[in-house]
Order: sequence, then C-alpha cells, then structure tokens
Amino acid sequence: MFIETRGNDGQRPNKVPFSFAILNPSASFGGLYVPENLPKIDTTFLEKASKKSYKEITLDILRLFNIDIEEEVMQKAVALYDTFDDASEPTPLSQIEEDLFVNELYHGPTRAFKDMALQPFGYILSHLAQKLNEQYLILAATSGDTGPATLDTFANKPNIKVVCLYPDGGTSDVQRLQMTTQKSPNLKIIGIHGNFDDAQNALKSLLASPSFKETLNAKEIKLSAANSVNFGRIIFQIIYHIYAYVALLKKDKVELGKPFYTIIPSGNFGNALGAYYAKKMGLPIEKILIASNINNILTDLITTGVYDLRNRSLLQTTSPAMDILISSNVERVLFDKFGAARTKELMDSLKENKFYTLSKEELAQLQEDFEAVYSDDAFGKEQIKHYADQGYIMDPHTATCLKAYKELKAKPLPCVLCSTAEWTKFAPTMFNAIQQNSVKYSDKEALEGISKALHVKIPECISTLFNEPVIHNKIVEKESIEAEIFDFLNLTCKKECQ
Ligand SMILES: N[C@@H](CCOP(=O)(O)O)C(=O)O
Repeated sequence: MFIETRGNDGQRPNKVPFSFAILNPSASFGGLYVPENLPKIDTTFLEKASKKSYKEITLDILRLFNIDIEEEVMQKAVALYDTFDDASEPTPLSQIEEDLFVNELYHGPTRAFKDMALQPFGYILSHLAQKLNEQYLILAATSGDTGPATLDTFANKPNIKVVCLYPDGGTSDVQRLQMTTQKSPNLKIIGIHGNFDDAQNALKSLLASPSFKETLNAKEIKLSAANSVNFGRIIFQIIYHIYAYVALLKKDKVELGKPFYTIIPSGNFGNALGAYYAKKMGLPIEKILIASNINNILTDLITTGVYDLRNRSLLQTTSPAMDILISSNVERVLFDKFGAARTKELMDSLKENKFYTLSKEELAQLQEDFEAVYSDDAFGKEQIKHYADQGYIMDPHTATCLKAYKELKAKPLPCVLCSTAEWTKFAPTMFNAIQQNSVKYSDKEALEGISKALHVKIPECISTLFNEPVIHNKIVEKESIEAEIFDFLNLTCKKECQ
C-alpha cells in the first residue's frame, strides 16, 4: 500500500493501492505517494538474479512489491524492453576504467533513460484506463527527456490524452523535434515562455486544482501525470540499479554482497531516489554520488543541509535535462528519513520562504546515503573529449558524473555511472567538445560531423526527425496553459482561466 509524504488531509484515503497511486498521483497537501514498506532483497536474491535476464528480474521485483496489477499485464509491460537495441540486454554495462562502469540506460525508442520506466508505465496506465472504462488526461513537464518518452509511450493509446509542457529554448533541438513532430491526435505539446521549474510548477498546480479537475470531471475526464511525481515511474527506476549490480556480478567485477558506488546525474532526483530505494531494499550501495551541473541546489543540500531558492535563478547549461532547481523527489527521501510532519514543515517552508534548513542530525542522516558535487560545462566538454579519444562516447549529462568519480569515490570499490541519454540528443555540444571549438553548429551538421569523425551511426529515429513537419508550434505564457489544455480537449473553462 502507498502512503503520503505530507500526511493525510482527511479528504483522501489513508492508504491506497498502487493502481490508485498512479492514477491519482497528487496526495494530501500537495505531497507524493510512497510505498508504506519496501520489499527486501538479499544475497540469495542477487545470486539467483545473476542467472536471470533484465525482464525476469524486473518481474521478480514487481512481484516483491505485491502491486495490484495482474501478472499478464506486468508481463506485457515488461516485454516492451524487447524493442530496445538489444532485447537480451536493454541496459548494457560498459567498462571505461579499471573500476568504472557505465550503465547505459538510453537504448530505448527515445534514446534516454526515461524509456526504462515510461515504456512499461505507459502500458500499465493505459491498460488501467481501458479496464476502468475511464478517459485520462496525462500531464507531463519536461526539460527534454521525459517529454519525448511520455509521448512515445502514450501515442495513439485508447482512453488517453497527453499534454506535454516544455520550456521554449530550454531543451536541445533534437529533444524539441522529438516532441513537436508528434502526429498522434491524442497528444498536445505546448512550449512555454519560462523554464522547466515553471513548467513543473504549472503541472503541480493543475494536479492539485479542484476547479481544473471539476471542469475535466464534468466531461468524465480524470487527471494523472507522467513525471516522476508518479510512483509508477519510480518503481521501474529502482530496477536498473539492481540490475547494474547483477551485471557486475555476471562480469565477475564484484564479489557477491560486496559494496559498490553509484553515480547519478541529477535533476528531478527520480533516478537518485530509485538508487536510494534499491539501497534500502538491500542492494549493497556504498554511497549514492549525486552529480549536478551549475544549477547545484542538490550539491548545496547534501553538503550543507540548506535547500535555498532565494537569490538563485535557473541557468542554461549544455546538460539541459538537469537544468532544474525545484527537484521533486527529494521530498520522498525527506519523508523516508524524517517522517510526514517534518516533511510537510520543510516543504511548506520551501513554498512560503523559498528555503529550508535541515538540522545537523538530519544532514548527517542524509549524508549516510548521499554525497554530492557539481561541475560546469567546460569540465563536461573535457571529459567528452577525453573519453571520445579513448573510443567511448558519452553525452554531456553523463560527463558530469566524472567529477563525482574523481572527487567523491573514497574507497577502492567498483563504481557504476548512470548514463541517462544518448549523445545524439546533444550533438552541437558533443561536436564542440570533440573539435575543441565553439562554432555554432546546427544539430544536423553536428550529428553528421560526429558520425563521420567517430565512425558511429545515427539511429534512424533521430536522423529522420529533421524531415518531419513540425505540428506543435505553439509557445504560450504560463498563464495561458490551462486555456490551451481546455482548447485541446474541446472544453470550456469553468473558473480561473476565463
Ligand atoms: N529531466 C527531466 C525532468 C522531468 O523529470 P521526471 O523524472 O520528473 O520526469 C526531463 O528530461 O524531462
């Protein structure tokens, strides 16, 4: 069963099953759903897992969670990993140093780690909508990767409509084209004048808005979300951390039960939360190392205990998917460590005062599991060049992890770095890094340049994007989002947006 991070308001049920939590992701007081208990895995589980495939392990873990989804549906959802580059190894582990391994999570249809969760999650959510004979509006806010993966998973799905919000100018060109060229009539993509935090704030306030829901309900439309505020995303984001350890075991790179480090490039903290839950379930993670770009609010939190939005504005970097200051899933860690009352206090303080401060003891508890560091674009480019020269291509988000590898890995243990996106989504930055220049390349030029220079193929799903017509070209002010959504749904707005 699932409970709420900020406690219960008396209006909602105290505990809900998985299906309820994913169909209704907004919990009391603007909080999030979390599992009441986490299942445990031990060395026997890991030993057995080392003889199994990714899909088999995924099903084992889903069964351990005992969620209210039929076995057949879980199997069909997990079978979607068969469409990845290598059906037998959807998340290959590449060794780039004696003790450093890259967990490549981007081999799905939209070339980012979001497919790992959104492919099966999309299947389960649309199955539930059909089974209940209900119509759903799914909202998504994106800084570049969640959007394309959400649209891909829900395209043409019955009973589902999707509205995806992205910051105009805040994603790479490829990421934008992956969204704006979508043809399926159940999808609407809206660019906003603002940044990712503005898009996610809009999503959260719509999820919590009684009048918005009332207008939808009048037309028998229910509301859910595809971001990692939805636990349906997180459950699948636990599994690839467990599988990374299994892959180390399979390759004889770790002794069963011995610890390893994991490094996570972080924005909305869903990936890091998945690692935290995996650690709590029993995966022997020594420490979760959090890598940020210069939007380093998570570095500050984990090193000083202060989460401070005052005197900060979001900066554009060459790792745009991490350009986030209001990081949703930190809340789930706070709840797990300090309980609902304290989480509500901290989150209320963030809303009202734009900051919160952990006590010394609380910070020490956070540091039991996490360490953090940040790097700038120049550092990322150096790493991209260094590894490209050695024959390994990593994207700018992945490159931020090298700082953590160099500075935070204190013990001689194997280290797994989560690689969140394919280089093809950020070609101009990649080409600048490789050529060591700052020429303004178009994405197409840069893709072709890299392909030629490094003898790599551009996947068809990326190369064909440039020939597709742009269908969604609307860029609106934040205040017009609600009206745009109603227009898409052919609804008349009830109150605020008139
Ligand atoms: N970095 C993300 C932002 C949204 O994160 P999510 O995990 O909550 O979906 C993106 O690329 O869109």
